[in-house]
Amino acid sequence: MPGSPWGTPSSWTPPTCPATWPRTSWPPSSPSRCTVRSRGSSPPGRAPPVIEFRGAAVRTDDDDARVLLHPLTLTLRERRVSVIGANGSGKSTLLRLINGLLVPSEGAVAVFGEDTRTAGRAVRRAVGFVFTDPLSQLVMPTGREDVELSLRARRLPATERRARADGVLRRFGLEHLADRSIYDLSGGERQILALAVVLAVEPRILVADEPTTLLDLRNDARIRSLIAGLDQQVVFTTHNLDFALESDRTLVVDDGRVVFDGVPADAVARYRDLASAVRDGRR
Ligand SMILES: Nc1ncnc2c1ncn2[C@@H]1O[C@H](COP(=O)(O)OP(=O)(O)OP(=O)(O)O)[C@@H](O)[C@H]1O
Repeated sequence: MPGSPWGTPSSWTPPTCPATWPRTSWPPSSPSRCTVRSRGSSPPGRAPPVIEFRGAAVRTDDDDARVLLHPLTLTLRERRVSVIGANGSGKSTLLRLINGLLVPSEGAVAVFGEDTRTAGRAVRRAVGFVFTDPLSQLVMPTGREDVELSLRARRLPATERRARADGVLRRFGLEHLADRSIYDLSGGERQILALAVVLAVEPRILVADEPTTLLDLRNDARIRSLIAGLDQQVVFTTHNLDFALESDRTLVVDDGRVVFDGVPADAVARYRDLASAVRDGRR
């Protein structure tokens, strides 16, 4: 694709800090908000975003009441939080609690002090959620329409919506795909579009379920770089352990429990131990 960021990767830079990048609310008015801060740093004197799990547990609502997530109590303030673990261990379940897509069967989850059960709408406005499968969230025929739809929540006039949508697509290097059917995009292009659609409305927190899972090496690097440069707090699941190592804090989920919570390198070591134990028949 000549002239496109897909065809000319060196010309593409992550959409972190263009002068026109819409203001996010974190930090609310820092003059240096558009600089890429080092990982884990927070602007002095400002409260970082806070996600709180207060004994939150999830069970199926059938007769079995199978536990999908055991009671979890922790607070997430770090700028980049990764969640790793085996297939079916409960990572997505944990993520879905953060924006109220799922409410806990017991206990509570709060974002900026707002309970996801009672203030679901406010929480969903604050927390953007990117699904593993972009087609679960791209609902319009084209990318431009999808971004415009997302911007409708901001109640902007149609002309301004269009202009903003074009700006967002440009920033994400997707302008050449704006009018293409989403079904004609590659999996990776869709995944980046889905991220653009969510970030278009400037959520204060981004929650992303395996955001690099469909991507080739080059686009994997692009998305990771993009996420590293975002002002928002980001919580993501991944099976890519290198990506997890780029975060500030890692949770390891195993069979519905957070079995490790701490430094990414130690978390990865723990996860490898768990996987070896399964492979060797020790578990
Ligand atoms: N609504 C539901 N009803 C019943 N079981 C469910 C429901 N949602 C998820 N599960 C089960 O809960 C477990 C955890 O699922 P979850 O999607 O959180 O896993 P995951 O760690 O994200 O897995 P993966 O890495 O494969 O995406 C799985 O066994 C899944 O089948």
